[in-house]
Amino acid sequence: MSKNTLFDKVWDAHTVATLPSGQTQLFIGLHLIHEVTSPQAFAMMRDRGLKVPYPERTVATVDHIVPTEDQSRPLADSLAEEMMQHLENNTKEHGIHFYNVGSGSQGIVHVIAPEQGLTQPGMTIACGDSHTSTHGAFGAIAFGIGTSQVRDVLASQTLALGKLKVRKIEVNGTLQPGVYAKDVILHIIRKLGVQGGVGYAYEFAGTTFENMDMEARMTVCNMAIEGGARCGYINPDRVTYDYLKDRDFAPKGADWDKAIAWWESLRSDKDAEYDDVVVFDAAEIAPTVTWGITPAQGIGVDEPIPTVAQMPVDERAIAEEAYQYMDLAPGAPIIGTKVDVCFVGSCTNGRITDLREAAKFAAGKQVATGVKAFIVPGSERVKKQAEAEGLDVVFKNAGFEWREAGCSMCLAMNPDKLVGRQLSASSSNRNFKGRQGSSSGRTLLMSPVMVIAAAVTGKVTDVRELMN
Ligand SMILES: CC(C)[C@H](C(=O)O)[C@@H](O)C(=O)O
Ligand code: SF4
Repeated sequence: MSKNTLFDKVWDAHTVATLPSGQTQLFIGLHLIHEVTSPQAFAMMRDRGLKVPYPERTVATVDHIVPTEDQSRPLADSLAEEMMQHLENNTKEHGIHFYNVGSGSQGIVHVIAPEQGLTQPGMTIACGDSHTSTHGAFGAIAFGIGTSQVRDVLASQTLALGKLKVRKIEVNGTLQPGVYAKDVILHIIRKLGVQGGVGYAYEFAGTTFENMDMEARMTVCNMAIEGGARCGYINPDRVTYDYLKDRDFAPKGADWDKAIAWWESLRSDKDAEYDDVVVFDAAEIAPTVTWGITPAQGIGVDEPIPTVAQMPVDERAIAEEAYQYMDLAPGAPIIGTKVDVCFVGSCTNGRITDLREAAKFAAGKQVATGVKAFIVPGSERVKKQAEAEGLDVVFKNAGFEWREAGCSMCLAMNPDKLVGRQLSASSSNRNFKGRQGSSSGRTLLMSPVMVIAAAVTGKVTDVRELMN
């Protein structure tokens, strides 16, 4: 009887060779590229006179620099325009398919590949972007890589990688009303730390994940990297196959049945051996919100901000730094903290199910006076679908701005930026100092519905209070 995890099986199936360094040369089935981390990789290829041997295995989109209001060309920001042109030229030169703005399929790289069925179970996927772990939701092994590795994949369709250990993170039970996938992953990172996953792949298992839809699973895997894990995955199942069926790049006809048999064989064996196992109870998880400057500095929304004395010794220095930067007091409640900006979007929470859930809470309410609130669909397809369902109207009637697809204020490499010390309630995945565009701007991470709750009340609010 084999005792392998999905990680082991996919790794072995893609191993080309063991390198003299002891690393594995791993074949990469799907390579995703965007405008930020690809230009230098292409330049290095050009310097060495290299061609892309498998251009059909690389797919490009533009996301980080895309303005979500005025998208007319040339872009107002000349650096952004230059990056755009590099991507246009490089993809043309190497015969790589590029989903440009206006193609109908452009969007955040981690949103567009799954929605087109490019992301499939059992694949190895690489992208010059840390949140590539998102694709693990399908039972793929998906890594974020650096620019020199983007070059390696372009040139050889392989990567030199050291094998990871596997930690099973089991969450069992039903989530409380008002608690979403985002809260689950924020809770896990709070408990295991931002470094806790270093050297590991995270396998998310248990009934809580089994009962999640694919988009919720993507939210969880998206943030595996914020917990230090190189990748995160969920074993493929009926939910995965139902999501994939009939998508553009999904196998069709007899190939579909063959694919399911292959995908089923990749699931972690019942008695698979893990390097570590951690178990959580879904009932313990509250709507979670960060108060600090790392995604691990999170609390249940109804808890007070922890004091230094309550922290493990090795987390005290960063906590002190966080109180100061965030201007939030240890021991004080987070509920009631006034917010300036509310952002729903990003590769964590910019999908159609996120927008549907957010719209449910926004319907019939009004954005509080003085709050800037905006909704950014993760892709052009998400935007179109949301509009077909009238979600845009719900948001606009409630006083939210409705934008074009892109990374927007998740990272603010585009015109969507915080100003000065503004404090934002954000559905994105990073709350680092200066992350949202102003070097002194402040970010509270939370689920999309918690962002809506903050927008309509003007302060951090327990979404469960709006549910009664
Ligand atoms: C710009 C890109 C390289 C970066 C990443 O790797 O994640 C960005 O997407 C982010 O979220 O910080
Ligand atoms: S939405 Fe944010 S986290 Fe995702 S790829 Fe864009 S910048 Fe990175």
